[in-house]
Amino acid sequence: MGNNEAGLWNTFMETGEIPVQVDPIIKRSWERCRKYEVNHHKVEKNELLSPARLRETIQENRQLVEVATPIMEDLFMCLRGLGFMVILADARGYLLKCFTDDDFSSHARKVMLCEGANWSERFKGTNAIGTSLAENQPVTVFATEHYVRENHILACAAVPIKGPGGKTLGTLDVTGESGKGSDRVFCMVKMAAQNIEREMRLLDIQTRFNLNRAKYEGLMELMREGAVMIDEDGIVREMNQSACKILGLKKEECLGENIEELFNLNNLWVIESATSHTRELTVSTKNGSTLVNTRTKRIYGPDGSPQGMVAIVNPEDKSASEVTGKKSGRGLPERGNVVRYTFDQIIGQSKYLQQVISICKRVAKNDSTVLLQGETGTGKEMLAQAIHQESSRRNGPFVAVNCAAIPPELVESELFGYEEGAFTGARKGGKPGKFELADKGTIFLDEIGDMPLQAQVSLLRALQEKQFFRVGGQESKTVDARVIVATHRNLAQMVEEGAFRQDLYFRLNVVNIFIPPLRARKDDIPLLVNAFLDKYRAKVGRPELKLLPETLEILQGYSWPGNIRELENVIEGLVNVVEGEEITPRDLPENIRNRQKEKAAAAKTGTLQELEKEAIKKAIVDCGGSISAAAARLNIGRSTIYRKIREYNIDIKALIG
Ligand SMILES: Nc1ncnc2c1ncn2[C@@H]1O[C@H](COP(=O)(O)OP(=O)(O)OP(=O)(O)O)[C@@H](O)[C@H]1O
Repeated sequence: MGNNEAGLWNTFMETGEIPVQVDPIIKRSWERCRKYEVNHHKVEKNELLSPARLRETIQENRQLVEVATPIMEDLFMCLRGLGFMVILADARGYLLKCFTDDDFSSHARKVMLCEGANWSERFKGTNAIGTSLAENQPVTVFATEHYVRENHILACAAVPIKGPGGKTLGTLDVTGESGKGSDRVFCMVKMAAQNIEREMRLLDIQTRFNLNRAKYEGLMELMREGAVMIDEDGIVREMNQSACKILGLKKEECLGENIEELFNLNNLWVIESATSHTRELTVSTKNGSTLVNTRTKRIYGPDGSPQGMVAIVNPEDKSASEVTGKKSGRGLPERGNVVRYTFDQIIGQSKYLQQVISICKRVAKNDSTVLLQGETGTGKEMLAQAIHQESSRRNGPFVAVNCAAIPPELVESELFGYEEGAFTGARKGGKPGKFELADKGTIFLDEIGDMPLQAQVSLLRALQEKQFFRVGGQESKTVDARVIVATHRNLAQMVEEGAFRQDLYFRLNVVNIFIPPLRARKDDIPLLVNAFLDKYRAKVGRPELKLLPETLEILQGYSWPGNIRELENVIEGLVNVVEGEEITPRDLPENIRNRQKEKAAAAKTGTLQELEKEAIKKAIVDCGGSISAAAARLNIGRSTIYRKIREYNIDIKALIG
């Protein structure tokens, strides 16, 4: 305590005048203490909590104490042996936690610096704890700067601790014998207080995050509808119990899995900017297929970047099983897939399509194997279903298998089933394959061109001998199933290249039907556009929405690499997105609007395949290498884009450097 400072305190006490040399913070505090009529010679009344009240007060400030304690311990370790005390007080000035150096404990006792004591200015006059809380800022109080003489033996520094919302929760203080305080100690207190604040913020974020999570999990569970949340890579991040029930899977089987692989889906990302999107989907899981109605909504982060999608899933009520007249308890056929299409639902008046339909109707009358060839989205599965519906097997199952979606090592067990113990993970009691499930009905082998060669051998044997063995089985099985296969590939060329077995090709090529791409039957486009407009206008309740003739003209000029599926998706997107009453050319997706450029490019590059390859390359580059985004931009499914990448030998790494 310097004489000078002592002189300032004496002057104030004797004259009531505060000398100008007194630090403004201390000056304001002295004025407050005078107003509170604090006795400046000694503390008249110490306020001390009972042990029970102290425990309650600590409980009320539990989070602050829990976060601060380890940081205070560290600070105390740094100051150990130097005669200091590290103190945490609450916002009212009650000391909640103290770490005291042995050398200082007798001083502390003298002035009642202990847990439970109140060090606000009203009780103790000017001091770092009370004054930092009153001023709401870091404060040092040395020796005679203390208002009460008995505290002149102290030097202290305190820094208020603010909670995440900015409210002062308490103060962190270091007190020593007068003459001990230094700037370095003050700095250390400030840093420790900042650490406490940072930890409190993190804890708050964590708590709010957990709360939000619990809130939305609670909401999701309350919903009768199924809800699934996926991230931008299509990974399932959340789903509710209703969704599990509808989709026939357990939550733990889905979380962390890719939705397209899980449910054998395509084209989930067709709309980049739509606020919401409604569609019917057939979801196929290891437990079978279900037709569902989905409403999806893209979700965006604070910076506007897409973060994933939420899907609301409902079982489809007007199931196509009504068409077949065959229902199980849930309104779905007992085995096999939902059959939705008959020839009546196939839209198109073009000569080509009419020829295709008339051949299909004829072959429906007999049991011959049918090979449907055509680009993706041309309606191969639709025709296969229509053939089944027109045939005498219409009351039997229709079992669709996407050969490209099954891992090569599982193709045989999927098609022919397996016996218990056939391999690790094999189900108890074994499992029937798709052929067995298709007994008395039709089996539709889609993407047959993607079937692994090994499986081709087994398929050929089954077709020739009309019997097969389950994997790991000894007993041969005979089934009565009509076989329809489809591919977007040129099988004859694949045979030439050795990629497809010639004997199987001959076996399948009994009735070979080629479905022309949409660009080869442009006269069907207006009919299809109108039909899809009707469907989606009704769905979203916008009967007034019209498509301008100039928009239709552009749609007719586009090459539709994704064919009818792409056209349907585009119309659905427009109905959902367009705000006014008219769909103008400007509303069309960029790739369609730029058909002039496309035409020019086609003229330059020659074939449509080359054009398609270039379009895929450009989309991948434009989307920074994200295949999902590129597929969405091109309005094609992810499996389609991957297939085309393989087909055209596109080197993604080379593209994006
Ligand atoms: N002529 C048509 N009239 C009405 N809708 C059609 C027609 N052709 C196809 N579609 C619709 O287009 C979509 C794609 O048809 P489908 O799945 O049968 O094509 P695909 O050739 O089997 O495709 P992929 O090879 O990609 O499996 C379906 O939603 C189907 O309803």
